[in-house]
Order: sequence, then C-alpha cells, then structure tokens
Amino acid sequence: MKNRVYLALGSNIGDRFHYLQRAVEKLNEKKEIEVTQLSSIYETEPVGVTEQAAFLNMAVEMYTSLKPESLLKTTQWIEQELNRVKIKRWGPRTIDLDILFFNDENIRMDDLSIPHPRLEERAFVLIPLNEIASSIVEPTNHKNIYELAENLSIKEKEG
Ligand SMILES: Nc1nc2nc(S)n(CCO)c2c(=O)[nH]1
Repeated sequence: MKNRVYLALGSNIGDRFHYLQRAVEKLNEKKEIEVTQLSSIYETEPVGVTEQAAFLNMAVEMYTSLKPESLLKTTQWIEQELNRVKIKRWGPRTIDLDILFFNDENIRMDDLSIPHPRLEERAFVLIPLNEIASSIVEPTNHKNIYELAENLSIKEKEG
C-alpha cells in the first residue's frame, strides 16, 4: 500500500452518521485499501447551495495500492452502494466522497482533479483534515493544512 490518500466525506440526507460509518467500512472492506486515520465528525452549514440540510463532514487518511482512476471508481461505487441519488450537482446527498490528496501529486484529468480544486475555500474540509494531516503541504500553493485551516471555524457535532 504505497499511496497515501486523504478523502473528505459528507452526508446531509437520512441517517448521516450511519452513511459516514458505512462509507468508511466499505473503504476498509477493499483489500487494496487500509484506512489509517479518521477525524472527528463535524456538523456544518451547507455552502454552495445553502437551502439544504446541514451536513456531517469528516476527513479520512488511507493507504492504497490503487491508482487514482481506480480509486475514483471505488469512491463512486461506494456512493452508488449507499444509494446516493445525485439530484443535482450541488444538491443534497446521502454520501459524498471527495479525493483531496493522492501522495503529493498534481493530477488534472477531465473527471479527476487532485488536489481537490475547492479544498482551500472549504472550512468543512480543512478543519477535519487539519485534525489528521496538519503538516501536509498543498502541492500547488506550498501552504500546509494547518496554515490553510488556522483562521477557520465550524460547529462540531458529538459523533
Ligand atoms: N457544509 C457542506 N457544504 C457542502 N456543499 C456541498 S456541494 N457539499 C458537498 C461536498 O462535495 C458540502 C459539504 O460536504 N459540506
């Protein structure tokens, strides 16, 4: 398992805590994946499309032998398995798995951009990520997660 990956997980429909838990379980069930760290779970106000329910968000550290495109297929498969109904691009969802980092690689493909392009503007990603990866340096702007997260705040839900 030589690739270190960070994911952002989110849910704002149904039993949100259950969906986060099941998504982590499904990642760990894959023989090519080993989940190594979980952040706390945060309850966060929706950004983007604001007239939707509050999200539960968390960050996950994992190691994998998968290549980026195969990891994307795996996260999409887990979203389908947990019956994510993609009503609209920015709408509510049972579960969302976003790939934040894949080692310190810069990947720009038509269906996959890593580091995640909206990472720096998302407190709901940076705050959980800072719990488990504060010293990681964002390879495009060379700032570490601690610096990106330090002036941000979000509500934390006892998970
Ligand atoms: N707080 C919060 N707002 C969001 N808006 C979108 S879209 N999403 C889905 C992330 O891709 C979220 C989210 O996970 N959390």
